[in-house]
Amino acid sequence: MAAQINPSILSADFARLADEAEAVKGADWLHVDVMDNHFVPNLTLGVPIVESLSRATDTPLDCHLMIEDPDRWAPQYVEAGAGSVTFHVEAAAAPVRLAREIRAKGARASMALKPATPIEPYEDLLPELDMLLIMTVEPGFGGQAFLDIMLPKIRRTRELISRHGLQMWLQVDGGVSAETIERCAEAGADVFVAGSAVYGTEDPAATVRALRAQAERVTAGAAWACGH
Ligand SMILES: O=C(CO)[C@@H](O)[C@H](O)COP(=O)(O)O
Ligand SMILES: [Fe+2]
Repeated sequence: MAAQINPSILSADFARLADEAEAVKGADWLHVDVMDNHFVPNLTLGVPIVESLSRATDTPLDCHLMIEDPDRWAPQYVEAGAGSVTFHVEAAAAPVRLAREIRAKGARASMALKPATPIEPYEDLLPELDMLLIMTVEPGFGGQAFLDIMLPKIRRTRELISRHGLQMWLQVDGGVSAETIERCAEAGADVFVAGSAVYGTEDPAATVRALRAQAERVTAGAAWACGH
């Protein structure tokens, strides 16, 4: 069973984004954190930069929208070239309609949960999604410590996905590193976002390969591992 590693460019040099994408060649996706200074207390980048970045790299873009009114903006990120668009359920007015619109425009639809947001109320939405993102830090900044207390939520979400017989991916984001990735994989995650743990190293591409091998040693033996 493949594990996917998505380096977060939040920890990259924003003046050299094309080079920083090249520095993680071999990564499954490039994780692009879009923040609007309203949904989270930080401001990063928007549609024009995603458009340029999608032209500058062959690695598909996994856009994580930490913004208000994703119902209005998410479709524009698909048009800008994102292969996967994640909106926060706490911000979406109509998550089912939005997921369907993202898929209809040709991208993978994904929904994120902040640490205090439970999965259970959204069980019936799972078939509408290609991926669920469980935040393992409070969204807004890179380099924060992994929240261990999210592991039971990852486990419960994996159980729900299996119970519904879905092939969707389960992503974790925040504080993922060589120290924490195995715990996430054991709990049932199969897509791993890593910012500082990748870009903070001498050879980011080698770190991506090492993290993937580490996670795959766990996911290979998992009962839920049925392929991507
Ligand atoms: O969405 C976010 C933060 O809100 C993440 O994608 C971070 O960018 C991950 O950075 P690290 O915790 O891996 O340094
Ligand atoms: Fe993110």
